[in-house]
Amino acid sequence: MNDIERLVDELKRLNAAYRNGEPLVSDAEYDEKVEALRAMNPAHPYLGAVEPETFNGKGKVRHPVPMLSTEKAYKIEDLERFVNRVDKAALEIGLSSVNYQVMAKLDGLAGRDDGTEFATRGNGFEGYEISSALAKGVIPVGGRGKGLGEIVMSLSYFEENLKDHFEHPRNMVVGIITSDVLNEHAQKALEDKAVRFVPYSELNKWTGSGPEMIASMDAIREEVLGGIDYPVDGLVAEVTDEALRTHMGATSHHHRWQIAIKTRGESAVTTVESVTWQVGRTGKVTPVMEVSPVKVSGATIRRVTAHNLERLRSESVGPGAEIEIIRSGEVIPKLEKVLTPSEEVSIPETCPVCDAPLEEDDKFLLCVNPMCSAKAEQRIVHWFKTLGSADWFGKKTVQKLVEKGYDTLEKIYKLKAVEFQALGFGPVQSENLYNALGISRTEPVEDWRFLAAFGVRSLGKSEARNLLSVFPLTELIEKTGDEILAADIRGFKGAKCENIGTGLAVVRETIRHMLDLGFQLEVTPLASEVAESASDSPLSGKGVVFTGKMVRGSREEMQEMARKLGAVVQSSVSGKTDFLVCGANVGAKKVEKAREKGVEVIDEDRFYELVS
Ligand SMILES: NC(=O)c1ccc[n+]([C@@H]2O[C@H](COP(=O)([O-])OP(=O)(O)OC[C@H]3O[C@@H](n4cnc5c(N)ncnc54)[C@H](O)[C@@H]3O)[C@@H](O)[C@H]2O)c1
Ligand SMILES: [Zn+2]
Repeated sequence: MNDIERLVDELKRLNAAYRNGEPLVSDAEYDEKVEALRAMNPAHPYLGAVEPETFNGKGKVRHPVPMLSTEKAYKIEDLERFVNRVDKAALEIGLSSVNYQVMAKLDGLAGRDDGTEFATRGNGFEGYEISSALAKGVIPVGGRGKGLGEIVMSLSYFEENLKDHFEHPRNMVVGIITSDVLNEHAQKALEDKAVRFVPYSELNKWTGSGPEMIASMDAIREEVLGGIDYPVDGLVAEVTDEALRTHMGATSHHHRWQIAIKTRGESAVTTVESVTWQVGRTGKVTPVMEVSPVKVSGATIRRVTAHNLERLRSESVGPGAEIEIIRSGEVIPKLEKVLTPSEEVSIPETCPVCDAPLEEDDKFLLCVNPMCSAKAEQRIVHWFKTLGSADWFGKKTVQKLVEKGYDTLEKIYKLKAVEFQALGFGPVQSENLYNALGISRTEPVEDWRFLAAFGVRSLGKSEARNLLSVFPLTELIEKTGDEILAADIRGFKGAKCENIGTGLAVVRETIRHMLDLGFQLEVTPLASEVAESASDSPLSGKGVVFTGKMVRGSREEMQEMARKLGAVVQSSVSGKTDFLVCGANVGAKKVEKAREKGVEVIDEDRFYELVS
């Protein structure tokens, strides 16, 4: 692959992520790469088409007129060249003076509303039908049928309610439009009428000549962006004369009579007042600088995220440091430069959420405590991995669920196949996910594995096993660290008991909830009961599997009996199985397989004989 192909590949990947509301890089970074491609090959087809969006599970509609992208001016010279081109075209049709209008370039999801059809841009020619968005509560500003516009979220609403949960309102808007199941934040934003379709025709506009526009760009910016409460990534300037528009026409990428005016972002100098630390869903602990309030492109900035720990340390960013911040279309401003370093830089040693000791990756601080409430994702992955259902609920899947607000087992276990589909999973995968949840509940599972799956610190599989041979599960989860310590169990000392006690308290309700869902638990026999009766039983220390429909009593009762006699009740036949107890309707194949492994196959009657 050559450099150009590699770059285009990367752009395609970044674009797909961005269109799905999950950008991997900042817009400025993406734009830089686009300009790099333009420098290498200005005629590259990637630059000549609208960057496409792909939304699964939505109907497609053809646009009567293609919905295009915009040409971009980064410098005033780019704008001057545009005005010159327009002037030339005007002369060709005998127009002596050209009038322009300038308005905000809204940073949301482009849409077209003709009064009946409501559609996204899609690939420019064909978009996705999203009338469902209006039913969900997206407000059409100025009413229906106003043509092209942008679906956006109120910026003040976002900053007040959502800034700590989501990186950019645009990502939330995409999520709201594309998924049928909404997380609580999205639901609330819709109820609060914060998500709106703003037709471009409704925007506040400056009008004037080309030279005026060039001469007073700053004042124009103030005028049209001043009162706006939506995320903006520049301005749009366009010719107003219909005849000139028609004469100039369009490329496959943009209208020749329209241009976006982008700025590298406004910067400001401020002072760091304090540094606070936030824990992300993967346990990454990032510093947030609380700064003296400062106005940057119309917004008052009070907090700046510093993503890199090393930078904080090497450039000494702490209270008192003077820094330059930049805000380029992004809602959340970035640290650009350290002008005066701080005297004191303190890096925390324990997690600000759970207080566990932090570890340091090469660039980041990490909370590795799986119980840390900030780490829903890791906890859910651990659950499915420990239960053995990780084939379905792998990292990617869980990440997607958590991002859409399904961040607890309680919420995930409620999902039906259609709901998985609405979250963006394919129909087959959705069916599989739903079935996998069912299987995890109905397949027998050892209680110690079930307990270990909650990921309580210091409570792995072997600890769970040991503890459950002393306390039954329902009793154990009520215990404090001190009570566990007091039971004087070998290997359970101070810190371990404390971790287990605190951890259990955190997940107690979740454990109860999962128990209520009816998991098929194979109960670990209590050491006391085993000791009493097991020594001379024929089942003592033997591996026993029950299969088929039991006629004389319930399977659970039989398992309980076997355990009391010292048997190890297993869920399936393995090399360690001694007896396979068959109820009704057991396939000949299963029996044959067990026999091949040297397992003694017995029926219910024989089982009762053995235990009597
Ligand atoms: N961060 C990333 O990874 C990433 C990836 C891809 C694209 N992007 C960003 O997306 C943008 C390019 O994509 P694009 O082609 O969708 O947008 P564009 O910047 O080329 O502009 C065209 C779009 O502007 C919108 N618009 C907003 N206000 C408007 C107004 N008043 N009048 C007319 N149009 C208006 C319309 O949706 C139109 O489709 C760039 O800003 C780029 O940084 C970012
Ligand atoms: Zn933590």
